[in-house]
Amino acid sequence: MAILDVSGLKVHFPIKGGIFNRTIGHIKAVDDVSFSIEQGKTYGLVGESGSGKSTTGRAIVGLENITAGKILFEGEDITSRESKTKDMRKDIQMIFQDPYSSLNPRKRVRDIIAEPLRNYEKLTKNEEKQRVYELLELVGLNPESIWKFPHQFSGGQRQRIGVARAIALKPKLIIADEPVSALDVSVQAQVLNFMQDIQKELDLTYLFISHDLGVVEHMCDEIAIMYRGRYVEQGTREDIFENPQHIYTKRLIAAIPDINPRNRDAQYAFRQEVKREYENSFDDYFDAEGLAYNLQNISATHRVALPERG
Ligand SMILES: Nc1ncnc2c1ncn2[C@@H]1O[C@H](COP(=O)(O)OP(=O)(O)OP(=O)(O)O)[C@@H](O)[C@H]1O
Repeated sequence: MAILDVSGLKVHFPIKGGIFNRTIGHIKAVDDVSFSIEQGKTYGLVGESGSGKSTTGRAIVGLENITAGKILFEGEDITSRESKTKDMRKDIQMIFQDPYSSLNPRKRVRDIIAEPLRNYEKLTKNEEKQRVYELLELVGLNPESIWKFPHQFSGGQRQRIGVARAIALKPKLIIADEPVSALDVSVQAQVLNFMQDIQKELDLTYLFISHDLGVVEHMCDEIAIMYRGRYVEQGTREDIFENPQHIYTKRLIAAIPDINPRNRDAQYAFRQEVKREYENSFDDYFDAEGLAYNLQNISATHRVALPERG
């Protein structure tokens, strides 16, 4: 069953201008996006900076006002902020890119992790401390961490603290917005693997937001590529990586560095070919405003933004 079902989501921000500071236009940060995520799966949203990925995630947790569309969580309508009950707010948590800026530097780990518990559950001091110890163990940090401050940890450890806080209330869905982008490449894989372990252990569903297709390939069952607020392509990991259809998707894939030096020549050739196709056939893939067309089904799992035939 789909745990999250988003249909026709639009988030438009007004652009103010003139001496009366009137609305003179809109930034269509998210413009008609639909998708659903199955329980226990990881769904990836990919795109370059400004494509609308974060705004989509923020709209789902209620951090942005929605211009149009509908969001169902476990079949219940949570579109408006008011319709999100206290339980639903517990069930959907967010992990951010930079754990350092999202963790209060003046608070000890104990208080950082306990904060959501204090907001939602009435625990005694002892029960609370016990829960914090359990959470630290779950994310692989030692018990002494409880008394430390965020600056006493490495980037990867800080992201573990961020995860401990996000899972404190036993959520069902986690929206992870660029969770490893601020980390060294060597630490990224550790954090990603650990997120997968936690997912299995707690039966979590992830909405995984990233500009990095390599990271998304490692993590996601289904993937959507966004460009200027719209979907360009959506499919299973195999659809996207084995059979990309949209020129924009192909460009992103061609740009992934290949670590195997033996493939370098082949990759260079592929990149050149995609570049040529991009320059020669841009108009086949984008409308007069340079935006992606509506999605067409090309298989039961694969949708691509192409002009309608006929
Ligand atoms: N509060 C806001 N007011 C006005 N415009 C906004 C606001 N938030 C986001 N935008 C604009 O909406 C567009 C989409 O932004 P968004 O942050 O969702 O993109 P993104 O794909 O997540 O990029 P990044 O990875 O850089 O965060 C951008 O043009 C951005 O400038």
